Amino acid sequence: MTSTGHDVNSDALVQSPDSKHPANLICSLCRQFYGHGWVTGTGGGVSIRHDKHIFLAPSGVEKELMQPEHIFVMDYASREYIRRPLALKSSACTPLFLAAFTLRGAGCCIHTHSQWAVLVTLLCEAGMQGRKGVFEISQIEQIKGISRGGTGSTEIAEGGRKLGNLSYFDTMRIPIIENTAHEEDLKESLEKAMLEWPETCAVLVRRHGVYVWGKDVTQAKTQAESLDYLFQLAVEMHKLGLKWT
Ligand SMILES: CSCCC(=O)C(=O)COP(=O)(O)O
Ligand SMILES: [Zn+2]
Repeated sequence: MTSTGHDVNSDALVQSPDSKHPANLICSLCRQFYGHGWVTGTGGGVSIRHDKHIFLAPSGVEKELMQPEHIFVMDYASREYIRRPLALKSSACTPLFLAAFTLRGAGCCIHTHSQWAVLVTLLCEAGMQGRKGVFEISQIEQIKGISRGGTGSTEIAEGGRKLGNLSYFDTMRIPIIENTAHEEDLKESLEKAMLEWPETCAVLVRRHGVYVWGKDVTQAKTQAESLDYLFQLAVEMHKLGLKWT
């Protein structure tokens, strides 16, 4: 039993006939992401914040085969697990997902190991395009699929700072942090990047992948798709000798 009276093995928190229930969504999204090459070989994943709860996948499992009964549930306020499937460990990405929920008010955060994301970090590292610490691209239509800050939905925020989506003539900038030996050790630099780059909807991790968030599952997913399109395009542009900005 948890301090909030939940049975840590209770299935009630993750069993629903509703395909939009977070536990069902995590499983169906991971199956789709596996098809994109985003969660290959147990890497990557997705977490959803719904009401007072955070839904998380287990660590080190074939993400495309997950079932709702494998899903962990955390109480957002206390950070206490109110559902913890026996014999499984919660995703090593948990502190990174929590950073997106706390610092950006995100409702969903996606972590991919896409090869396109890894390749753009290598091109930036090698000084072949742009700067080492940031991926920059402009004047590509798909940039319009990216919101300022990742969770923006209105045109002008309080204080006059622009929100809404990027326009065709904006430059999209995604910070790149260095990888660490253990996923959870990325927390500090990922949080620092989120604070230093208020307009970004994602953080790239060198030689590893990307974390992308959104106000809800739809926004996080469509932004992850737009980014992956832009990363792939950037790699192909580079191969043709074309500049990103
Ligand atoms: C080959 S996967 C290495 C760990 C990793 O980078 C990752 O994203 C997966 O973490 P999880 O604990 O969710 O399996
Ligand atoms: Zn990873």
